[in-house]
Parts: sequence; C-alpha cells; structure tokens
Amino acid sequence: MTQSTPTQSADNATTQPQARLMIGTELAAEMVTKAAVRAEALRERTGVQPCLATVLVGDDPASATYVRMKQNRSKKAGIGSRSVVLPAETTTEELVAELTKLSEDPEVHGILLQHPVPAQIDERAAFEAIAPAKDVDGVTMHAFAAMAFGEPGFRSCTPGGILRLLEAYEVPLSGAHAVVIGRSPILGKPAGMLLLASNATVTYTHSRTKDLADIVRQADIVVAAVGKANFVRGSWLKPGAVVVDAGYNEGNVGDVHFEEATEVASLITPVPGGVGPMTIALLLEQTVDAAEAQTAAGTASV
Ligand SMILES: Nc1nc2c(c(=O)[nH]1)N[C@@H](CN(C=O)c1ccc(C(=O)N[C@@H](CCC(=O)O)C(=O)O)cc1)CN2
Repeated sequence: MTQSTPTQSADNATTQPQARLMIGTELAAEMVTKAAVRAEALRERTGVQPCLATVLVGDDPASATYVRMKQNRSKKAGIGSRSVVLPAETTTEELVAELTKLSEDPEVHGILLQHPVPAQIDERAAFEAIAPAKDVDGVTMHAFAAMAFGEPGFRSCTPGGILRLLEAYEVPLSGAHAVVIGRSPILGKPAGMLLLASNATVTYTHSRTKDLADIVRQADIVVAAVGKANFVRGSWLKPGAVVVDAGYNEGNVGDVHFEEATEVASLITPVPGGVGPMTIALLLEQTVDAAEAQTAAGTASV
C-alpha cells in the first residue's frame, strides 16, 4: 500500500513510507504466455514458426548473457531462433552484409542486433540495415519516427516495456511531467517520445544538463536510463513521484538508489524484476507480430 507520510511503528520508532513496487516479472510472463499461444496458432494455421535472429558481435560477457536469455525465452514461447555470432574485429560492412542477408531471408521474421557493438562499427549504419518489417527491437529510424508520431509500429523494447508497465499500474500520463535521464538511441530518446505521444510533458536530461537534481525534483515520473549504478538519489525526488529504473548495471544494480528512493516515491520498479523482463517480453511479442504480418503479406516462408 502506498503511504505518503511517516508513520509510527509498534515500538514507537518512526518508519518511512515505502513505495509500492511496479513488478515487471508477472506482467512479462503473461505477455510471453500470450505470445506463445499466438505463435502456436500461427504454426498450426500456416506452418510458419516465428523466428528471431540474434546477432552478437564480439565477446562482451553481459551481452552474451542477454542474448542467451532472449534465445532461451524464445524457445519457451515456441519461437525459433537463429544465432549469428561475429568476431570482435568485424567491420561495419561485414555486419551490414550479415544483417542485409537476414533481412532478405523469408524464414527469419525478427532481427535483434545486440547493443553495444565494438567501437570500430558504425552502429547506426548497422541498425539501418535491418528491414523495418523485421525490426522487432525497434532500433531503426523508421521505428523511431513511428514512436515519435504516435503511429503503430515496433517499439524499442525497453521503452515500450516501460509504457506497458505504467499502463498496467494505471499511472496517469496525460499532463504528467516526465523527466527522462539519459538520451541513448535505444532507451532514453524513444522513452521520451513514447511518453510525449501519451501526452506527458517530457524533459530530457543528460550528461551536460545543469542542476539535474532540481529538474528531477519537478518530475511526476522519473525514467532513469543513465547506465550508472545508484546514480539517482532519494533526495532528488518529489514525494510521491513514480520512479522507473531502466538501469542494468553489473551485478543487477539499477540507476536509482533503491533504498533511498523507496522512502520518497509512490511507485518504483525494482532491479531485478522490473523493467528488464518487460524488455524481453516485448521483443517476443513483437517477433510474433512480425511473423503474423509477414505471413499475411506472403513474404514469410515455412
Ligand atoms: N539491441 C538491444 N541491445 C540491448 C538492449 C535492447 O533492448 N536491445 N537492452 C540492454 C540490455 N538488455 C537486453 O539486451 C536486458 C538487460 C536486462 C534484462 C533483464 O531481464 N534483467 C533481469 C536481471 C537479469 C537476470 O535475470 O539474470 C531483471 O532486470 O530482472 C533484460 C534485457 C542492452 N542492450
């Protein structure tokens, strides 16, 4: 239950209010179950099994773990996977050629290029080699434009997952002041666009922002997507704020100092168990969407 003022406990010590948790795990599991039912129905009706191609470049252990999680959950949902692993020295041209090949393969319905790629690669050029119809991770400019204009299309998976979580917890977005901390192309930027499309008043903040804490203190909704463990402090928050922690730092630590924030916020996502599972659930849901659309268009093959 949400409390807004300090309360007295039985031993007369003052306890601070605790925010209600916005749990992603359960909602994500429901989404995956529904995606699995749809995948099976498509297979029975047409013989097409949705297939997600994952592309991992280099040997970053965290990226390898996330890709494995995506493949394992795909399998559980009856979604096939195609795994492409390329060496750390891969050039932009080689990666673009691989992604173009997957984009043209009628047996592949969705493509995921795991971020980050090694520094010598032009990541934007690589993302743009993914056909928009197969961009189930919502990383192309085509997908970004759809998010910005509030049009249907594939959502960037973490931002799209955040919006689904806010909707499930009935957080009012229209007219709310949302402060997004971070402006990365797959997280902060699209998260702000989706909030804007839901009629929130959005302030983007980033590494050059001055007086960050003062700006965050004005937020009804805070989306932390900075990539720095425990970066957002409880003292930065307006009492009753809704806090979404999109951080996935080493050791499953979020971008928000959870113990401090939970004493001030009304709702907060935990790490782990908040935004992370929603990211993968949306990826699987959008892979099934893509397979259905490509089957209907006659561009998918069995
Ligand atoms: N192409 C992309 N690259 C990356 C994305 C992305 O959405 N598309 N997101 C991040 C990381 N990420 C997926 O790749 C990711 C991170 C964490 C989780 C997650 O579920 N974490 C769990 C905890 C981990 C665990 O269970 O062991 C949680 O928060 O509960 C999912 C996806 C980087 N790159």
